Amino acid sequence: MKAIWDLLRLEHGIMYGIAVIIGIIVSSGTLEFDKAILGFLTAVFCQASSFALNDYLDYEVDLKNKRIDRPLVRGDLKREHALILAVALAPFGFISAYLISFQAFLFALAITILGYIYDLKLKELGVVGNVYIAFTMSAPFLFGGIIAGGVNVQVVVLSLLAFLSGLGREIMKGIEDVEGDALRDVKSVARVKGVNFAYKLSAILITLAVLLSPLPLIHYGFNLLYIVPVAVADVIFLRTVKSLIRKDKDIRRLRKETLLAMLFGLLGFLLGAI
Ligand SMILES: CC(C)=CCC/C(C)=C/CC/C(C)=C/CC/C(C)=C/COC[C@H](O)COP(=O)(O)O
Ligand SMILES: CC(C)=CCC/C(C)=C/CC/C(C)=C/CC/C(C)=C/COP(=O)(O)OP(=O)(O)O
Ligand SMILES: [Mg+2]
Repeated sequence: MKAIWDLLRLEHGIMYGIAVIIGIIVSSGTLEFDKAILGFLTAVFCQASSFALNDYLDYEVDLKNKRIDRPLVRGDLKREHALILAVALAPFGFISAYLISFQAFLFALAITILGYIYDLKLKELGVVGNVYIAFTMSAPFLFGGIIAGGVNVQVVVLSLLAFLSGLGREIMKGIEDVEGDALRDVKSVARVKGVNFAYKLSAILITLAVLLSPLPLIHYGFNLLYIVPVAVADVIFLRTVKSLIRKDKDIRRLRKETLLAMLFGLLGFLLGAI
């Protein structure tokens, strides 16, 4: 079960799903339970399919990068298992979206097909792939707005914070994968502009997200339910920025740190909205 969880990166799926629910609440002020569940399931199934295909295609690269966090590299699952799951899970996501609305279905279909294109090609384009992944982190908020019948400024602000911190994290991740990325000639910022530039750009983007994190208070008001969790997220992000400025080589720790920061960010976005 752990191998399947790791392959599908279901903790990411749950985060994507929570972001959809946040998008629904912030856009409409209410939460229709059935649409919320379907929106959550859409994000979980679609991201799981994309991540499974990613590991299937990244096998050689992950092996070279000694990515023992990936179940195929550990030998816990066979490559064909990843491909089967990638194909089998997507329809559940598309059907969930279709049951919400045709617009939701089109959105989920587009972002997931782009996910496949990322796995197959976009990833090799470096910063273009980074921008796409960062967009997928802002997308669930917008998807929630679409489910609620309209995306408002507040949802766009939350999605901007996710985009900036996500782009900084993706560029940071490229630093860790420089060696293996050579196999697919991934034109990551770290490989094209150099590791030092990638450290700096990643630090700037994450700092920008932190500096903009009070913006939602315009909508939430002075709400400690938002302020406290987001302040924790900001502190964690700033610790990461300090490590990036120091060119810390333990990117694996920084990946985990930033994911935790995003979790606290999601908690603040959710508690601030309810
Ligand atoms: C300033 C501030 C408070 C920002 C918080 C922004 C926020 C709430 C971000 C959450 C966005 C989100 C829905 C993330 C889902 C989880 C995630 C990181 C998805 C992207 O995964 C792609 C990544 O390349 C996977 O690699 P890894 O995480 O190393 O397994
Ligand atoms: C709101 C809706 C419908 C969906 C939002 C969330 C979705 C489905 C996103 C789909 C696309 C997605 C999750 C793409 C992620 C692609 C991916 C596997 C990125 C990580 O790959 P690598 O760049 O190889 O990084 P790793 O080294 O961690 O494998
Ligand atoms: Mg990968």
